[in-house]
Amino acid sequence: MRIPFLFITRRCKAFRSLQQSPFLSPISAQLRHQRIAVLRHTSTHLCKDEGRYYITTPIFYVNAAPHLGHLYSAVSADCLHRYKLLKGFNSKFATGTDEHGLKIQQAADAAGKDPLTFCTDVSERFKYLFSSCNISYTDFIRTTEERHRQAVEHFWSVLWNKGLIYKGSYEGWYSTQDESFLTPLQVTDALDSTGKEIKVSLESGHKVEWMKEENYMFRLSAFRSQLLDWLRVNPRAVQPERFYQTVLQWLQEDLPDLSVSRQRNRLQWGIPVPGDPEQTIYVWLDALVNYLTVAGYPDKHEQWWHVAHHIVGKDILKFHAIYWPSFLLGAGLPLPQTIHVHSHWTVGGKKMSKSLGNVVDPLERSQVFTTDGMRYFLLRQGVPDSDCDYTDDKVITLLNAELADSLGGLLNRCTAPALNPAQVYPSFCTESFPIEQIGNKGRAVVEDYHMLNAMKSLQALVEQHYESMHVYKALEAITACVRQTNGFVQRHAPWKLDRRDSRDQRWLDTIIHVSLECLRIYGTLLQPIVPEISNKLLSRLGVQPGERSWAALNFLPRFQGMDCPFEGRALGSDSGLLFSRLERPNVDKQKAKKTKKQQK
Ligand SMILES: Nc1ncnc2c1ncn2[C@@H]1O[C@H](COP(=O)(O)OP(=O)(O)OP(=O)(O)O)[C@@H](O)[C@H]1O
Repeated sequence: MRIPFLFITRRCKAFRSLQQSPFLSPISAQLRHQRIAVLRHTSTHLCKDEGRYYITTPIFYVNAAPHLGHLYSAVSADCLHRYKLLKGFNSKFATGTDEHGLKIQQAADAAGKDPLTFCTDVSERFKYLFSSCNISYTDFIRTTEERHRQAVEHFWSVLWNKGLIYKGSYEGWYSTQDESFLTPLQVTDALDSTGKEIKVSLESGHKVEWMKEENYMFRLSAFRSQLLDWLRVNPRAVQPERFYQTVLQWLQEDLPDLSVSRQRNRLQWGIPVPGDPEQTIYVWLDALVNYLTVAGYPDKHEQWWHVAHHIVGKDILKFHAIYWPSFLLGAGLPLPQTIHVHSHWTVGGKKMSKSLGNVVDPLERSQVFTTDGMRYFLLRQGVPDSDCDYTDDKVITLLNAELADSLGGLLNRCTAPALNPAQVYPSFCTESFPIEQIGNKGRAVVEDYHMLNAMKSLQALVEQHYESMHVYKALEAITACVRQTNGFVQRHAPWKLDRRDSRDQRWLDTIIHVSLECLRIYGTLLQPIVPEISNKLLSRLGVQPGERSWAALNFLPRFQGMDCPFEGRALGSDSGLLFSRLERPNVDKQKAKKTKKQQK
């Protein structure tokens, strides 16, 4: 059980304040009771948590092949899942494909395939990409599966039986591209490619059409105050903060009831409304329930559902932070613990998207830059709070500097036979590196003590950033430490020491021991991000699989007067460079030409 005490205290305080809160005064006693029950439910489950953790990516719409943005969502979730496993959690990680809706129906028609064959083909491409990129999901769901249809039908019936769905008529704007209903304020004028005047969604820029049809409506408008309570009591329910504020802002605006079905004659590719075959369930209601399906809904979901954490792109925030919690509240189910939101990868400033076609093929790029190279780049450069523009050049510069030169160079230096002829994890000498720098007894200098201090706080820092999904900050901290370790080696130039002098030999061993300890920590901390590189690094150091968990981190025990299990142990075999430098095809060719000319 690893819930920080402070966190629980804060929740319990939030409870009390909700019970006494003045903003609750206008609501009915029944509603107050219901709200508190929902929040209490979340909290008691938290207290009973048995180390389970459930992570989801969005399920990806199969109207076209996956692009780099999809891989980014998957890699972010995979990183969190691997981190939780290292911490000893029983982590479940679900991803999959969203396969119903008008867009799919149209894309299948255009490809001349029946919808299921079309979906299977594209779904397989997502699966193949994810397995190629070491996305270690534990469950891949397709919304065309039978288990999902049963979950959706059950969920619908619960809402229907509670009177939260009613037959009505929807008239308003609809974007097929976004499968989303819009209010007049969310729509603006634009010109299409032929110069014709059209209406588009302000948010996505996609074309919208006026739609009028009879269908089923969900009483979304009834949930505004419950959503506000949830957000106020759980200020970290939507992260980062700027997206939390966005959701609060939306809740100040109009929140009309939501159409949750389409007429069957317009949309055949979807789950029919139970008891009314003339209507098809709205693709978003269908899709969102996938998180419950994987958890075992309707019979066996409790163990997993109360520890659910969603990872989503900002484009689908409203569906996850307004519609989904409202559906769940309506069905009497706990709300997700966290919705981690990330921003977009852009190309030339425009969102990379299937419909725009401005996509980067993640499979092809990871063949060029390696799988771990791509994972490292996405998590190092991707900032959840803001968009990031993709270029190959950025990838090459970053990977060469941080993986090839800095980390790879450090490993190379410290394991090279010239410096480490015995190929062992050498001994640490406390006289050379005493616990305190007293007079000029030892050989270590003040910068070396600074480095050890930075190393000591690294684990907690990385942990904090993994937890909040600011992985780029974790990598920033690790990179800064790698730089310091390289500085340590450079400063003491062990290659200049005289091995015949026993004092020098002890100091040389100590330099290598400390550097290998730093490398062991980097290798362990980096496992969620670059599993293959970490494995290579730790294997080279002779660190066994059972010695790679979070609990085994324990940096430089010899400095604290404890035994080091690695001291004196043989290094693992050398399997080549940790990461080979990447060539910049055009730039490097031009440079080579210039140098040749100059040489002539
Ligand atoms: N450019 C992007 N950057 C980061 N993540 C993205 C990007 N595009 C899609 N995603 C991720 O994939 C999820 C689903 O995206 P979706 O399948 O709608 O892709 P899309 O390319 O935006 O498709 P379309 O153009 O058809 O709307 C997003 O919520 C997000 O998690």
